[in-house]
Amino acid sequence: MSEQDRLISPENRGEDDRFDRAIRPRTLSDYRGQPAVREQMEIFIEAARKRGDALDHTLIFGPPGLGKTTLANIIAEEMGANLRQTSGPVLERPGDLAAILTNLEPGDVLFVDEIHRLSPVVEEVLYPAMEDFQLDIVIGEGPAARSIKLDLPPFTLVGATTRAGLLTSPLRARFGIVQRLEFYNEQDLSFIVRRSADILNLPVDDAGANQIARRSRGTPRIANRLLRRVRDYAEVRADGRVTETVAKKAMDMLKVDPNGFDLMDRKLMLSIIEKFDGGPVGVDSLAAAIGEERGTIEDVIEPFLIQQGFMKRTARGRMATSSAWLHFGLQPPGHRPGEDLFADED
Ligand SMILES: Nc1ncnc2c1ncn2[C@@H]1O[C@H](COP(=O)(O)OP(=O)(O)OP(=O)(O)O)[C@@H](O)[C@H]1O
Ligand SMILES: [Mg+2]
Repeated sequence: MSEQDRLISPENRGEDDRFDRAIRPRTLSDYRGQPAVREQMEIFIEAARKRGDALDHTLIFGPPGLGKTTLANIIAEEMGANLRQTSGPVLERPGDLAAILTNLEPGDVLFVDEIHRLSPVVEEVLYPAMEDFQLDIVIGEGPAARSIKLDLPPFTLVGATTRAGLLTSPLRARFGIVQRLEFYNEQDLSFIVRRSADILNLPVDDAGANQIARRSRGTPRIANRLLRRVRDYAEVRADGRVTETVAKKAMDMLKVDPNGFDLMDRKLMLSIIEKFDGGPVGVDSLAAAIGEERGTIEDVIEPFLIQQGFMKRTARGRMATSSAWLHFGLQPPGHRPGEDLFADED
């Protein structure tokens, strides 16, 4: 993939870190969009605080770059609690988790990113910890092995995942709060762009911010990343101000798709259209055709395309909608007026 194609990939990249820290919202009131999530979390957090309890364990899921890590940080901040951070793949052995759990203070928030990647033996340790604030662990091996039980302070586990479908049901059942993040609308993305620009002291007018918002694939991480690139362009090729014209020119130069589609989006849609006559095609065949994992298609690529109405999941497989054909300047197939192409959608 070329640099330009990766520009709008929603995946996290290390180079964004410094910038990220400056602009990442720290309080619920700065957390834009996600109205249902925000309203619920406001209530749950306030109630827990009033009672002096730890917040219930919270699972946050949604595609990359929509604000899971941000929300986990905000929960800790709003609860006035410490945030301890780890991730599924980092916790290799039960002892790794035990070491973290035994160091928690009352009310702490333990953030486990990529929680779907916990190993089964580590997950076993988590069950009693979440349910009864008890650590149940075997120490040592062979004849010297002994099992110990320890009380843990009340804490809040915040788990994040892009793959809610991969969570085991016993783990899922132990979360009292489950929040699903949605793609952001243009208005909220535009607000996020203007807020980030303010923090960076970058003059951006409304029309310029709207242009960036429109091409951000519904994703704040992408909006902020595009803003940085447009800033470079504005500083070198214009007077430093991001207007509609400057934003458009910058993003055209960067070959950012007017719909915010990235290389994988285009590859997926074109593959359905060109290799499978528009579908329906099973997700496994599609994965083989574009050389991606099935999980990546399901959790990273297709949610946005489906939400935008470019792709449909039907009982017989994935289909490109007529919007997708038209997006590539192609004529949708055998479509007589009044005929419903997608009648057997599930
Ligand atoms: N609701 C929001 N309001 C404003 N900015 C946001 C919001 N959500 C996310 N952002 C911005 O988008 C960036 C990416 O968000 P974040 O890192 O929380 O995504 P994520 O869901 O954890 O992604 P990943 O799945 O890759 O870990 C953040 O640095 C933050 O600046
Ligand atoms: Mg994250």
